[in-house]
Amino acid sequence: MALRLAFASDHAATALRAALLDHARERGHAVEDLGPAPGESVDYPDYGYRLAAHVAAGGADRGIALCGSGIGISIAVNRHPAMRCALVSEPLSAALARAHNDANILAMGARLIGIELAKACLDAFLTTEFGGERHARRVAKLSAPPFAKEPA
Ligand SMILES: O=C(CO)[C@H](O)[C@H](O)[C@H](O)COP(=O)(O)O
Repeated sequence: MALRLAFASDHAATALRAALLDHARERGHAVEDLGPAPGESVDYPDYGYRLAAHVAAGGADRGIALCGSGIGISIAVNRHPAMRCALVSEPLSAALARAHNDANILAMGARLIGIELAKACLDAFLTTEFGGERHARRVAKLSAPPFAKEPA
């Protein structure tokens, strides 16, 4: 199924972002590049928040978040209550993030993963459906953490 995908990174991952944009486009998906342009040093929270807000607003079906390790930008994306961002380095985790966690953002670390492996992770993320059933109960709990409630 063709999806609407949004991509964002920091400066450490502009080359990987470009390669994955091309790869997703070749697979027939509609792609949107949220930046940054190559060459400028930027802060991953700014681009993680931009991506999270864009997906949460319905601007894309799923997002791809990239930085040097993938750690910083995945933390930033997951600060948004509607985001379930999974940081992966191999395709099985990318598939499980969809099947069990209904992840809506895939994160990877450009300084840690090769382009071909990153493409395989992206393919797994884009072709795996959420399993529902018991996983739906658990994913619903992610939207209502008890410590987020006001004290009685
Ligand atoms: O957020 C990160 C680590 O958790 C990313 O790897 C960043 O890309 C990295 O921190 C950027 O580092 P740089 O020395 O400014 O290139």
